[in-house]
Amino acid sequence: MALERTASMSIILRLEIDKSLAHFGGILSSISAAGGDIVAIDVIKVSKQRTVRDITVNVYDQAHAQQVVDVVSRLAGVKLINVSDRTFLVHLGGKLEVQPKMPIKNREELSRVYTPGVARVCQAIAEDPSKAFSLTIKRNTVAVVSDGSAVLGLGDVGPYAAMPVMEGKAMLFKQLAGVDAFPICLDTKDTEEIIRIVKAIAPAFGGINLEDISAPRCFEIEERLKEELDIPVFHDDQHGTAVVMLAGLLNALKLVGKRLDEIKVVVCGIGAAGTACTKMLLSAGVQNIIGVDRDGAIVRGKRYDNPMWNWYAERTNPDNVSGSLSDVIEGADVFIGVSAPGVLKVEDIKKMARDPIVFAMANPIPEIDPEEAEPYVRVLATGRSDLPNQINNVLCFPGIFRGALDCRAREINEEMKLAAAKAIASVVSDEELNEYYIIPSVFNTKVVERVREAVIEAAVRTGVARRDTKD
Ligand SMILES: NC(=O)C1=CN([C@@H]2O[C@H](COP(=O)(O)OP(=O)(O)OC[C@H]3O[C@@H](n4cnc5c(N)ncnc54)[C@H](O)[C@@H]3O)[C@@H](O)[C@H]2O)C=CC1
Ligand SMILES: CC(=O)C(=O)O
Ligand SMILES: [Mg+2]
Repeated sequence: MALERTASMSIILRLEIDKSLAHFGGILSSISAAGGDIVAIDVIKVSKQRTVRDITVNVYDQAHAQQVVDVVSRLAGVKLINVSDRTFLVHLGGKLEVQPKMPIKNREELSRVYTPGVARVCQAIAEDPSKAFSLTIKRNTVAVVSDGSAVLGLGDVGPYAAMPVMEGKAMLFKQLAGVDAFPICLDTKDTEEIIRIVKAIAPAFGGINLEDISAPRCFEIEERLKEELDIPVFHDDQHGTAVVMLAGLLNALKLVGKRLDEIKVVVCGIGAAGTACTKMLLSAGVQNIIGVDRDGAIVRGKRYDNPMWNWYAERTNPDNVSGSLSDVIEGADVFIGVSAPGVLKVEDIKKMARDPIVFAMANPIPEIDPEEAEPYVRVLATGRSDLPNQINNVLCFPGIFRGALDCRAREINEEMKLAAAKAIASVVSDEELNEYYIIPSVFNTKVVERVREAVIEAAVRTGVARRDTKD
């Protein structure tokens, strides 16, 4: 399972070729010899003497792209006109637009959708605010809110740089679950200000998806908003990740024949995702969890500045073992990584119990190079779209919000999350289950369907649904 040349790093070389000096076949051979994977060739212009062609090449990374460019630039009779990066091309002008549901063709229609007709609808909502759900976009909208402080594994890149991720989340909400999501990146990291702003924009939304807000601020922001708003507030990096991690783990454990209550789990990176994964594991019945962050294992008897770590120390690490990741991973059945690239070494995996399960979920670069880890693990999963076993919160947030919006849930509670995890796991049948298929694909349409159903059932059972979906 090697990191491959994939479409996420793909360049288009526009070349002007002097036919008397260069052979096209030779150019292609040079690109291949430099390790470039040629996936498309387009003819742009042809004349007797010259041709202009676009060659699309998948490469490993930016440095490799430069090597391919250098090789082509040195070829006699070849002029490199332009190099474009396909990933940047799809981002030109952003990835979203707003589409009206109907055209406004004449004055009559104008006076219905806008003034004066709209005024009566405003009055109806003013008299009964719950009508906002039936007469505005609220019933199907989610705000994807970030302050840009923990974007993927890139860290604090700020609100402008966070936008492409939030736009991507909004695309996924719409494509996978029909939810209209709006990317909202805030130019503040002040907890109180974020809470105030989210509360102030809430009238337009049926749910709030907090995204890429760093720990520990994310905990207070989410808790307070949950208390103060009557629509679901869900910090995706915490709960979405935890739900999908549990789904993958339920299936991986079936393969290795181990039970949740007998395994030892090491969680690396006790930030937003790591804390939520731990809480989910605890509520699913795991008893032996050791959390590790930059300074080693989280232990009882030490006072941490991060209040969440004090909470964490009280509920995990039953033997109170201390030390580095390499120390505490001895005998572990499962490694859950939500920390940083390269944190886990092959030597660490060798110390794990039989049939190691490694979920290296840091994005965009996992805790260990999958190619290095593969010979030593039984089950390997990462957060990446370009490798098998993608443990990514995208398997959760579209379906969980679809269900919550459809039954007009007041909140997304623990039972709904657990139901979502089991629903995701159930999409992989026992016949299909194998080391490279513990978790369904993002494009498997059964995922949203099953998560939606399970979430609605759990919302009704726990009394947080405000609408009967059978109506
Ligand atoms: N696959 C998925 O669905 C998801 C993956 N992630 C990934 O997990 C990582 C963490 O995300 P968040 O929890 O949102 O960020 P966060 O900033 O809240 O937490 C990261 C934690 O990792 C710790 N850490 C950093 N370097 C470390 C090291 N060398 N050793 C041990 N601990 C280290 C930090 O101190 C911090 O406590 C990111 O790479 C993110 O992309 C997060 C959410 C979903
Ligand atoms: C997938 C995701 O939400 C993250 O890496 O932050
Ligand atoms: Mg995220």
